[in-house]
Amino acid sequence: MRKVQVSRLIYTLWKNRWLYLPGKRGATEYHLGVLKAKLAKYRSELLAPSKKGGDKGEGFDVLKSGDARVALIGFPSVGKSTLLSTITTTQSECASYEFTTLTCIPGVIEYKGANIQLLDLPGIIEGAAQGKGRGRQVIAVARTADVVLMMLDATKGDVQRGLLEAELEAVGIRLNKQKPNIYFKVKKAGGLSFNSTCPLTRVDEKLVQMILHEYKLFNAEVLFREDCTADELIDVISANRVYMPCLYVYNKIDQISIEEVDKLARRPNTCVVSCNMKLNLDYLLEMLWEKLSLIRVYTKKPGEPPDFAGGLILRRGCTVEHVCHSIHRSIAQHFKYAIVWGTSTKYSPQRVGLHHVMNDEDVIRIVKK
Ligand SMILES: Nc1nc2c(ncn2[C@@H]2O[C@H](COP(=O)(O)OP(=O)(O)OP(=O)(O)O)[C@@H](O)[C@H]2O)c(=O)[nH]1
Ligand SMILES: [K+]
Ligand SMILES: [Mg+2]
Repeated sequence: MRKVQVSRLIYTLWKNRWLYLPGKRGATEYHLGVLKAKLAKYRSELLAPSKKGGDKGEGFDVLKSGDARVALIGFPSVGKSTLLSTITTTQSECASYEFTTLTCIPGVIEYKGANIQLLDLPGIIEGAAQGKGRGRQVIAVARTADVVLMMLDATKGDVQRGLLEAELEAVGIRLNKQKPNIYFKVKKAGGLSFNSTCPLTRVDEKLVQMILHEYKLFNAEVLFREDCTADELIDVISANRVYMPCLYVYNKIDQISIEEVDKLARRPNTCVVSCNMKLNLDYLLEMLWEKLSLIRVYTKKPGEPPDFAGGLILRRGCTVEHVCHSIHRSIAQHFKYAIVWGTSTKYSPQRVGLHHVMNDEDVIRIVKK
């Protein structure tokens, strides 16, 4: 009697998709997986740069400069150019009519000793990925950025955000997502070697095989190190995805109620501002700095104070070796050890080797052989 009840309960849970039972994958799941692989393949072909060239668009191939690059993406007239003109010394034309900006206008934000390149771009609209307006060129520039600053009009609700996210998603830009932890390698022979280091609830070997066949891949090594979806596997196979941090900036908060401002400001990865009234722009820079994962490291010579005026700008996670390279490419070869003061060491100062990971505002003295 009890047994029947238990199995009925399990059946109900499974039927309502509250419970995953291995081997009970519906046919829909397989069809959908293969269909999505087909679509992803088709899209990649569309996105491949045309052989004729010239698609790049005049005024869009701006040289990368400074310590990092930020692209301003948003609908027309949300205030992108107003932001550039306010927080950099560059002036970009601002006006109340749509599509005021027609090319890529670079400016420089000077913050905590770093030079951050900010790119003002034309507004993009729904269908940008298919080439509406200057959408393709704008998105191509966005792909080269370290962070996307998505500017939204706080008075216009949330439709714009969803549309822009879909446009960027369609061209392989993944916002605020980690690269799926799947090891994938195409082989010459040996069939499919499929393994995982954790229980998988969203795909199984059969589905993985079907998706790979769609790409005409019959020999490959696939190792799932986390419980990924079919879409994430397709992203890994497609290989041309970019994983990019995105900061959502709601502008024109001078036009909405304080309650609405409060609600928007509490969302993750979000900053609320008014470019016209210069409200909260200092906090925007702070958030941007965090998103860019930049750190400052100060060098020190024996008997002298640290060089606080000439800090090195590096990425979070950088090691002493990176510090050496950023000073001069020959330093690492003559490296003996380094002395570090700051939050990255247990003791301050502490003797460290080339592989020690640095923190923001650490001071370092490099001792050569
Ligand atoms: N109320 C209000 N209006 C703003 C604010 N920031 C910008 N604007 C106005 O919004 C309009 C559009 O500003 P732009 O900077 O040209 O917008 P854009 O996003 O660069 O527009 P396109 O280049 O056409 O895509 C202008 O009339 C600005 O004065 C703000 O904080 N509050
Ligand atoms: K405008
Ligand atoms: Mg503009």
